[in-house]
Amino acid sequence: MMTMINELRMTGLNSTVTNPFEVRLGTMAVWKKPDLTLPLLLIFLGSIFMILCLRRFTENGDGLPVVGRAFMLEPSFITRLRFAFKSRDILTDAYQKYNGTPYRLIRGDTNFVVLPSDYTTELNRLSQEVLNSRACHAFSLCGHLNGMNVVLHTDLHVRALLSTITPSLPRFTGPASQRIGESMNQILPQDSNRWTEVDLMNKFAIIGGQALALSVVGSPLCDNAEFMQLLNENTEDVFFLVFIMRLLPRILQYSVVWFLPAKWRLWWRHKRIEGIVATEFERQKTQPTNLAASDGSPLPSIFTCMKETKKENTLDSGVLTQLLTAISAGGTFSVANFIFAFILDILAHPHFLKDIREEIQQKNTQVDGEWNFNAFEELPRLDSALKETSRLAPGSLTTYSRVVMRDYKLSGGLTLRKGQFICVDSSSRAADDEVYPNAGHYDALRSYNGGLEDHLVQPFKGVYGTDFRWGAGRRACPGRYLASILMKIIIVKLLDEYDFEACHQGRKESFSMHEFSGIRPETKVKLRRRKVSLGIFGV
Ligand code: HEM
Repeated sequence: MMTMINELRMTGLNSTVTNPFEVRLGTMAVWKKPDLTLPLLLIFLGSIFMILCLRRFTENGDGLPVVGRAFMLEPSFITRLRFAFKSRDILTDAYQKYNGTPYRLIRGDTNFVVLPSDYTTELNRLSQEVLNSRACHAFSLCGHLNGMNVVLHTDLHVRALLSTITPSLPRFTGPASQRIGESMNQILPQDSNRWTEVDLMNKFAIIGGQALALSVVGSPLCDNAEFMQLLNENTEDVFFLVFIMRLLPRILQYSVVWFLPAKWRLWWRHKRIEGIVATEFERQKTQPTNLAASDGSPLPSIFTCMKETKKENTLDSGVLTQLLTAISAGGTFSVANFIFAFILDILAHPHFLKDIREEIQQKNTQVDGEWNFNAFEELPRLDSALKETSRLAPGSLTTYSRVVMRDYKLSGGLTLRKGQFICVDSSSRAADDEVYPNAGHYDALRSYNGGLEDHLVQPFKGVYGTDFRWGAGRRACPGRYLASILMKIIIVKLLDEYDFEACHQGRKESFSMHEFSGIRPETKVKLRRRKVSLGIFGV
């Protein structure tokens, strides 16, 4: 027995001995430092769990109903995935349940207080210092990964669009329609005897991108084929990163993004675009140029505004490049998606196509083929159809997205807290039968027949009350006038020069992911050049 105990003392194998007497002896005999790793780990995890619970219990201090999470302690990544793939259902259900009262939408990446649309009348009076739109767009578009964060540094583009580009739009009509015509001839099938299946999203992105480039980067950059291709490819990668990376927790995004070729392509392209922009800046210091409008005077662009704004000249060319690419990415994607949605809507309802073509024909006779800015603007049936597409196929399910920068108490009593995100569920509102009778039904002439006078004073390009196609308030889309006229020129030319045939019926082609919605890029449509057309060009 003593020999056994001595052996145990020496080897420390007491824990393997099964006789309790031997174990007691062994324990007394050898003091082994206890292993605290597991208890410490458990305490650590427990504390994190407690903090999480505490945060979850206190996050809803204002007592708003919570939407988007299945149960209080649901892990954020599950909530995030649910919102990514079920956003439309989540928002529709919540709209029906809480219509008229605010609720808290848990997206998994952050929480939004979703406000009923009539709150915006009061909120529109607040400045960017209280409600910030750009901080919210940068967050939702993963600006930290794809350069969209540049909008946090400057609002030069917003000022340039509203105060320089918009007033000059009548002078853009001629040059823009010339460019649109050229790119259509180059990239759309010209055969008038047979149908060709085409992936129109890609084509519209090129046509829309070419048209936008005139006012974003101006001449001669807009005619630089390499530069334009870089901008176009950039748009695809920017949005690819947004859609994919939003599925992951932010903490992982910073590292995982580098495993995606799209990130490397963006990085490399940015360097190349920056090189071209810097060279052009230098060149324009000595040789100012810009494409002349039909009246002979040079056209402004966001690029020239950058050059002329003394303060912004202190920004380095990297930031300026980022800004140009961010505007073209946002603008091109929205314009291409919208035109495609319009074509699919009109294809599914061909009797409206007849009405709109008739209107174009009449306008052509009236202006004697001289399509100036006003001619494109005075097409009330087309304008009404554009409103209907934007109602049923918005690019974003929610709009009026803002970050609260200072606590603000709404007149109804709810306090918006600093750091909170807010938005309006504009897509559910657009599908509400009480707001738009028979809302699920597409009626291209809804506005036209529903009160022509109101329709004429509140055209598609405008922001009115709680109609959210361009958002609302002082931070509504600053590119709306530009987008509206360019899309009208493109659509008028498309309807005049091409026939379309759907490959699918209905809206099977649309998708929604996160808060974004649109036409599936792979959707194909058959297209054939018309044998007889008016050949419309702006002047
Ligand atoms: C069919 C085309 C377009 C649609 C439907 C559209 C729609 C919108 C919407 C709904 C917003 C959010 C407004 C809000 O929250 O109140 C927005 C913001 C914005 N849009 Fe557009 N947009 C389009 C085209 C364009 C184009 C072509 C440009 C520029 C060239 C542009 C530039 C911007 C900018 C810079 C903002 C952010 C404004 C800010 O918060 O500072 N958009 N757009």
